[in-house]
Amino acid sequence: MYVILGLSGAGKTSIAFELEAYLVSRGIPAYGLDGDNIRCGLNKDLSFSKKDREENIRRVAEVARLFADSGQICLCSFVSPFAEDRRIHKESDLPFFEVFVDTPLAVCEQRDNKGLYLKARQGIIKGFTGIDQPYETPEHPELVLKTVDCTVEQSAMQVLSFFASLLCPVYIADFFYWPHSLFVSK
Ligand SMILES: Nc1ncnc2c1ncn2[C@@H]1O[C@H](COP(=O)(O)OS(=O)(=O)O)[C@@H](OP(=O)(O)O)[C@H]1O
Ligand SMILES: Nc1ncnc2c1ncn2[C@@H]1O[C@H](COP(=O)(O)OP(=O)(O)O)[C@@H](O)[C@H]1O
Repeated sequence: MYVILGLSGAGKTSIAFELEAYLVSRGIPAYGLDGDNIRCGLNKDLSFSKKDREENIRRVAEVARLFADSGQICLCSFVSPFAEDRRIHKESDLPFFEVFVDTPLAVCEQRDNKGLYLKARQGIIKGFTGIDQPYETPEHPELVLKTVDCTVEQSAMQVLSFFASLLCPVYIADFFYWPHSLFVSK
């Protein structure tokens, strides 16, 4: 299971979807769970209070466990701003990797794809991460991605390189260059 963390606008969704498409196109089952799809359905009863964010991450960890149990790589992309909540993933018995998308707040705010930062600055949205709620930076992520001056594809490739480093060397070339390659972990 990969947990992709960062501020709104950091690039989590773009990177996770790029990864999912890459893996699936090579015959490796993968699925992205994202704030955007989970909060529209399963977690649509949850707000962005500290308590509800904790419940959001708890449910996501349970769903991710089911995906992993079915043999899929689960790519969970969530803001998940509180270190305490992120422990849920770490304490599960699944292979787990934390990827921190380390995009500065100023850049996220400039991107503002959904117009949410503007609304948060205007006080229309309360409790927005990075504006009037804290973001606790992950302390020991397996991977840190800097997305400034870097394409989505390049960022996704950094995760794939990390992923490939966990595989037997004999399969690495196959994984990167041959479609529908076999996947064998160490
Ligand atoms: N108050 C507040 N704070 C942060 N984000 C907010 C908020 N309100 C709405 N949104 C939108 O919800 C997306 C984050 O949902 P998450 O489930 O990832 O959040 S959390 O993990 O429960 O903190 C996040 O999506 P991304 O932009 O993809 O990160 C926002 O679009
Ligand atoms: N290297 C990169 N990685 C990810 N996103 C990037 C990168 N460079 C620019 N972007 C852009 O930043 C925006 C990030 O939006 P999104 O993926 O929705 O972020 P998040 O899911 O963290 O809110 C997209 O418009 C994306 O094209």
